[in-house]
Amino acid sequence: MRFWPDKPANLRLASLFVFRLTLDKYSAAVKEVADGLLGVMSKNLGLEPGVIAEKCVGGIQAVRMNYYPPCAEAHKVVGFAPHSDSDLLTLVLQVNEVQGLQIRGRGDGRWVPVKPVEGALVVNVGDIFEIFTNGRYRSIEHRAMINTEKERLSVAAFHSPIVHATIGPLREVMAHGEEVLYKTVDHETFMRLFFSAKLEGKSFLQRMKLT
Ligand SMILES: O=C(O)CCC(=O)C(=O)O
Ligand SMILES: [Fe+2]
Repeated sequence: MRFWPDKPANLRLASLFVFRLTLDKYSAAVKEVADGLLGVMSKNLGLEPGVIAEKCVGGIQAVRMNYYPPCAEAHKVVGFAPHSDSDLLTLVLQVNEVQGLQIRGRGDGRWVPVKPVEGALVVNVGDIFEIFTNGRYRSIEHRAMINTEKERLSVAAFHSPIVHATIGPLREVMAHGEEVLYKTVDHETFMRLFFSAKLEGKSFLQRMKLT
């Protein structure tokens, strides 16, 4: 069979094929970075490097591509409402280096812009990381704002444990007699609860707290 790349339908097919290959390559590369970071963070908690990363072997990886069109009245709109990601670790690429991502400062709760740096990924700690570590690492509340003149693009890669994992403070992390701060549920229940909750800051995680 001959392939005519100049035919519109074939061109579309070829583009889809290239897109798929590129996305597969990107996902694999970014997963490697996430696993490496999970190893370093485990060590930082005094654990064996594989303790958290091994829960992601065969785990869930999802990629979201965000497109924010420009808006003349940008101050009246929010691109992405304040939230924390529900996963372990999110790696965000601010594709066209247009400023928009903001994180909520811990002290005064003010919004702090995250300047795009060419070729750099932003790493967001997610809710499952906070739960796993019984609050030693806190998930970060963030939002995305709109630019008045320029469109903005970001690619967020989410990394979660396997679907059969249990979501709760890890035994390996807890000190003897330490107070357990979060509920323990199976991953499926956790996801069902998350997707049925409103995207509203860290309110979902609040409901996972025991006290
Ligand atoms: O657009 C951004 O920089 C952030 C996107 C984001 O927070 C998300 O997709 O969960
Ligand atoms: Fe997010």
